[in-house]
Amino acid sequence: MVVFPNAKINLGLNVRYKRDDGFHELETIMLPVPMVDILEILPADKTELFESGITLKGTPMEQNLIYKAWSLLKTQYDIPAIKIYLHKKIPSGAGLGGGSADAAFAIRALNEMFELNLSPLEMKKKAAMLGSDCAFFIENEPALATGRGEKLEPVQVDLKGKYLLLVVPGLHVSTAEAYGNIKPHESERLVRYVVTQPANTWQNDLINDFEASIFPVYPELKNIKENLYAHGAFYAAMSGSGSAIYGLFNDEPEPFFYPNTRLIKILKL
Ligand SMILES: C[C@@](CO)(OP(=O)(O)O)[C@H](O)COP(=O)(O)OP(=O)(O)OC[C@H]1O[C@@H](n2ccc(N)nc2=O)[C@H](O)[C@@H]1O
Ligand SMILES: Nc1ncnc2c1ncn2[C@@H]1O[C@H](COP(=O)(O)OP(=O)(O)O)[C@@H](O)[C@H]1O
Repeated sequence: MVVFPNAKINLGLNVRYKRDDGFHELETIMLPVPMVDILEILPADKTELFESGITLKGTPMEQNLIYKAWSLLKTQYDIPAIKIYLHKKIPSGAGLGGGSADAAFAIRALNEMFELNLSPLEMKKKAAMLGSDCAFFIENEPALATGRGEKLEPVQVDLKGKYLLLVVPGLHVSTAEAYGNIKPHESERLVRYVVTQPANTWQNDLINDFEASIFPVYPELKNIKENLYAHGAFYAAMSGSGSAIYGLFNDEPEPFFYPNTRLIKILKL
């Protein structure tokens, strides 16, 4: 079976407090974006992973989230070994959730291929065991994410027809490191409320808390955000724990050039 796991961006992200289990309680909106990996899973005699596209340096098969998804289901269900063909197009370690999407789409594919009859709720629970972001990609609809990111409620965010300009710089920000440097706080501007307000208020009120700790360390990220505004974005921000920065535009933007970038892409939402 062939599936196309897509990326996400975060609209606003409030890191509220650190929990006793070490994770952080947060409030964010996650939005699917049309940038995809290509993943094929076939039944086989021996489990193997074949990769192409962007290389995942230093990630052996056993650490790949697709393999972990298969292993997790294998503990409970009598499923065969699989051949995994992954063509990676979503830059990893960019705050775009590519690895999490691969894991969730693998669960969905295995559920269908081997007729496991897992409900969406059961698949979300399994996905959340693999990563905080993974459950979102089971329904893959705009959602308000709370808890450690796995509690999801549908939200109405109408960005259809708008343009997303994505800049992925040549630096990798680890999610664990980003959480380690953040100062959690309760925000007065709830993300769920701000997105219901006119988009011209977002620039001041829709805040990704990671920017305050990451921009001083990597000033070029702030520079990219400012450049996106200078090019006419009605909103620009870092996605998740970075390092991808995106701008939202009413009209198709001019191609945007920035030195030392892994990827610059314009997508119609
Ligand atoms: C920041 C966000 C925002 O959507 O996305 P990315 O930027 O990674 O895409 C997510 O919270 C990332 O979720 P995900 O990448 O699935 O994280 P996990 O694998 O569960 O955890 C990686 C590490 O991040 C920290 N972590 C993660 C989630 C959370 N709510 N609190 C945390 O403190 C923990 O230190 C954990 O060891
Ligand atoms: N299928 C996969 N695709 C991408 N990254 C993966 C995958 N499996 C495991 N990983 C690991 O997950 C981390 C990046 O996860 P990803 O979701 O792409 O980034 P982010 O959390 O920044 O959005 C990397 O350390 C990578 O080694």
